[in-house]
Parts: sequence; C-alpha cells; structure tokens
Amino acid sequence: MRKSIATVSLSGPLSEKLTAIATAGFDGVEIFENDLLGGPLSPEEVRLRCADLGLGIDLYQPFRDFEAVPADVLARNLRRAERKFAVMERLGADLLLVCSSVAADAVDDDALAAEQLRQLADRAADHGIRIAYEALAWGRHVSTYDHAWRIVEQADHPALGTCLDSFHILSRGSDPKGIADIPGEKIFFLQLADAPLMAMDVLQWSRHYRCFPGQGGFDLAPLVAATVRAGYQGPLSLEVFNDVFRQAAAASTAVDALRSLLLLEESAGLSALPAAPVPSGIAFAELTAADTEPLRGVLGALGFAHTARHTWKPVELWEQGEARILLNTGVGGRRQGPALTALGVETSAPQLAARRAEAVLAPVVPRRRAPLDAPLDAVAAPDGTEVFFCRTGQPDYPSWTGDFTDVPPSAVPGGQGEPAPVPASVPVSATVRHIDHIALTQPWHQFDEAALFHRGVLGLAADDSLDLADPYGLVRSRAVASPDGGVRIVLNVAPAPDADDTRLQHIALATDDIVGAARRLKEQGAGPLPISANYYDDLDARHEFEPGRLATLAELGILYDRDADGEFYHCYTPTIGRVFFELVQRTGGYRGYGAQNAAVRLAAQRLQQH
Ligand SMILES: O=C(O)c1ccc(O)c(O)c1
Ligand SMILES: [Mg+2]
Repeated sequence: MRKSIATVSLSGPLSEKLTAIATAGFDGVEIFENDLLGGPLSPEEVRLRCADLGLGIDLYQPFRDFEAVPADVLARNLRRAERKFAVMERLGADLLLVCSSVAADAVDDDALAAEQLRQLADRAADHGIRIAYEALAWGRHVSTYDHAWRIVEQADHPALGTCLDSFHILSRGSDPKGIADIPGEKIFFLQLADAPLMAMDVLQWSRHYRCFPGQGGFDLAPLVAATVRAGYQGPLSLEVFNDVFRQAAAASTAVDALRSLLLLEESAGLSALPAAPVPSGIAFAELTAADTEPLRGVLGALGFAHTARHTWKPVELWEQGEARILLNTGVGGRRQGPALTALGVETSAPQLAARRAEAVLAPVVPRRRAPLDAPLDAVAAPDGTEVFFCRTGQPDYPSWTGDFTDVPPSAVPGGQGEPAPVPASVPVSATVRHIDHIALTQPWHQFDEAALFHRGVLGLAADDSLDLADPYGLVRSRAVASPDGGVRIVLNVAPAPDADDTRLQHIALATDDIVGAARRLKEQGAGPLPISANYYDDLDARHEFEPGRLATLAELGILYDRDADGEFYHCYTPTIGRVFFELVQRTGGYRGYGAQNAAVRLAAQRLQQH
C-alpha cells in the first residue's frame, strides 16, 4: 500500500524532514501545519520541493475546534477554513484533517456537529478539497471513532469522510472490529501510531509517547486489516508525536519509520516479505581494540583458549565450549576500544536471513572478502553493531570458521594460544558452554528502533521494557530473544547522553559451574567484581540457602535471582574499555537476566570506575 508519514514525526526544519522522508522511500506526507508556519518556504515552494522529491502531499492538518458551535462562532470558523483552503490550493493538497473539538464553546449535539461539518465539506468541495473528520481521544464531546463516523454518516456529504487514528482508537480501548461497519470509501485517511502501555492522561500519552508500529504495546495489525477489509484504499500514514524522535536525526528516524510500516503490512497480511528462520544461537561475538592484551588476559582467566587466527585479517578466535569470541586489532578509523563491534548469529539459512534483513531496510555491510573467504552476509544494527548470518561447521554451507587457521598452542609466542596457566587447585576443565546473551547499550535516541530492528530483522521477540536504577540515573533495558532462548540480546539505554565511547557492552557466558568459574577468575586476579556485603544481608533476608552457600556467593561476588521457573547466578569481570564479561548459570527454566540485581551491579561498577 501507499506509505506516508506526518511531518510532525521527525525532527528538524520542514525541508530536512521532506528530504529524510523521500530518501527513506515514503510515497507521501501529511504536512503538519506548524512545520509550514515556522518555516521560510512558501506553500508553492513546499509543493515544488515535494514534487521534486517524488512525495505526494496526502493530507494537511490539523484544523481544530470547528464543529457544534453557536452561529457567530461558526461564521468565524468557516472564514478560518476558507483561509486554510487557500493555503492548501497553493500546496496542492486536497485533504484536510479536522479533529474533534476540544473547545469550551462546543456543544454536545451530534445533529449540529453534522450540519456544520456538512457546510464545511460543501465549501471545501468548491475548492476540490475533502474533509477527514477525526475523533481525538480527548475530544470534548466526540472522542471515539464510531462516534465520529456516526456524525459523518449523518452529515452525508461526498466531500466528508472520517480519519481513523490507531492511537485514539486503541488508547481508549475501543474495539477496531467496528471499523468493518464503515464503508471503505468513507474512510478518507488512516493514521498509525503505537505507544507503550501506560497509565496516564491520554493527551499527554499521545503528545509525548507515541512510537512507530511494533515499538509499543498496541496490536495494530488487526486494526489495519479491518480497515483494509472495509475497503479503505488510501495510504498507511504514520503520525507519531514523540519527545525522543523530535530530537533524533531525521534520516535514521525516517528509515525506522518505514521499516515499521513494512513489518506492519506483513503482520496484517497485506504483503509478503522474504521469510527467514529465527536464528538458533550466537555464533560469535567480536571485540575490536587497538590493544587486545587486557582482553586476552580476561579471556584466559575465563577459561578461553586462543585456537585460531584469520587467514589474512588481524583477528584471533578464542573458544570455550560453543562460546566463540573474536579479537580484532584492525581498528581502522574506529574507536580504539575495546568495543563489541560485531556478532554472528547462527542460522540454518544465512542467505534467506540476509535477504529478509535487506527487505526490511537493514543497511548491508559492505564485505571485504578475499577470493577464498566464506560468503558472510552482514547488516548493521542501529547502534552500528554488525550482525553476521552464520552457519558454523555444517556440511551444507561454507563456515566462517574456514577462514581461520588453527593455532597450535605451542606455536603461539608467549603461550597466548593456551589458557593462562592455572594453579593446580583450580579445575582446568572448561565450564563455559556458550554465549548466554549479549548486552548492547544503545544510542539514547535509538532504543525503540533497536528493539524493532531485532524483531523485524532477526525474528526475536521483545520483552517489556524495564527501568533499572544506576547511581547516576535510570537505565532502560529491554531484552529481545528467540523463543527457545538460543539468541538473547539485551538492549540498554544509558542514563545520560554519554559520549559514545563510554557506552558499556557486555558478553554473558553460560556456565554450569559458576562457583568454579568465579573462583578461577579470582585466582587469576581478573575479578569477579566485588559486590556490597549489604546485598548479601538482603539476599539472606529474602531467601534461605544451604549452610555456607551465601558466604561463597559473597566471597565471589555472585548475584542471585529466583523466579517460579528456576534460579539465576551471575557475576562480572572488571570493565575493560567499554566491555565486560558476565558469567551466568541458569537452573530450571529461568528466562530472565537478573534485573532484580541490576541496581546493585551498576553501583558496584560505578565504584570500580572511581
Ligand atoms: O495532539 C493533537 O492535537 C493531534 C492533532 C492531530 C491529530 O491527527 C492527532 O491525532 C492528534
Ligand atoms: Mg491523528
């Protein structure tokens, strides 16, 4: 279907918004009046600019507080409307959105509202303009879509129809099924916005927290499907009022916006995007640093071995069980690091995954490949992390590991090919099994975008967003995971718009012997991060442990959580650059991340930094 977006959804001056909207690939725009009023471009210039960019002006909005008023007010409102019709003619726009009145002088009289809207439509028609009447969720007398439709029906004018807005409909808990009762040709416009589920005043909710479809808690697909089933043939148009998007870079917000519409169309059964299986695991995590020595030390202490190196890139492969970590010293123009710059996801169909990613506007990472390298498709996540689609060690597809040559432990100068020497008291058997999850701190303005990206590109499901207390602010956190937990990514947004290079990232490693692994770290002088004794007093108050257990946890800085499904033990290495490691042990069916302990961990990390 045709795809449009209201200019209010993006930051910047109108001309920049229009460029971003066209570049992302939209077909049309709703011109939000304030964007015109404050700008230097005349309506004719806006019209030309849109034409040059290949954008249609699908709607001009909003026209407020028109209907159900005393006669003298009506006369003034009609005069006001005539002026707007003139602007619209100069713009070349032929659809005006009229929102239900919030004015104190509006009366609760549907027949009067219908009669006055009919008069408005009659005058609009003289200019070749149509009117789309929309119920604001906080309208004074008209606040539901079915009520707005009844008035439109009563007015019975060909130039008057209704505008449906998913936010107003779903925020009030209205059932979109009733849309089926509206003749499709009387639905003049469809505006789409999602929002996180919140208990707050609906006007504030709408004006500050709307987000793109798929980023909030509303179920938009049935609403869109019902509207299309009713016979609606106009555009799917995003109208998002959001405090963060108002400040973010318009170009990336516009791409995020279009991606949300593509995914919504897919979930409403209106289009078929290339499908791909959900990834089954994390193939590798790649850390980039000018100096990888401190990371090697920690990896050794964690029980990893340097097993192979890339045939021609400055990249080392470190392995333990199914956990694979790449150390890349080819920092190029990038930060000195260390930083987590890439991750590989394990998929049965890497090419399908790449095709889907591209179809949902994931930027494809240009490949630098030597002729014999395995084909490796990668896309960039919103935070710049490269996501590679991998099929590791299977006969039916070239494995990325084929680009690495084994490093015999003895051949590595300084013995770096082996795990660091371990005192005899510590069992040398590897206890890390695989990468449990990866935590990526997102740029502050791309948190919602990141969750939708991982859902739409990788097929991961998003948990609810959580607020975690850091001594210097709140960290918002949202996990995205595959249904079986094979791939888990935790997206965090830092408390303050920190400089990029202070954004922390971490790799969590699954072990089935957290105490052994933590003790080994301790004996190697690589952690674990000390945790306040007060935490263990509280743990003691909340849970009963077998004798000696709590003391062991406290000694090794191991945090603990429990839910109805199982238990969770976790501890941390110190932070190196932007990166730290976590060891986790899950028992039973525990699926969380120890969010309960996040504040204590964040406080301990802050203490370590100072
Ligand atoms: O918040 C508002 O006033 C407003 C204006 C126009 C709309 O289409 C809308 O949904 C809300
Ligand atoms: Mg609206």
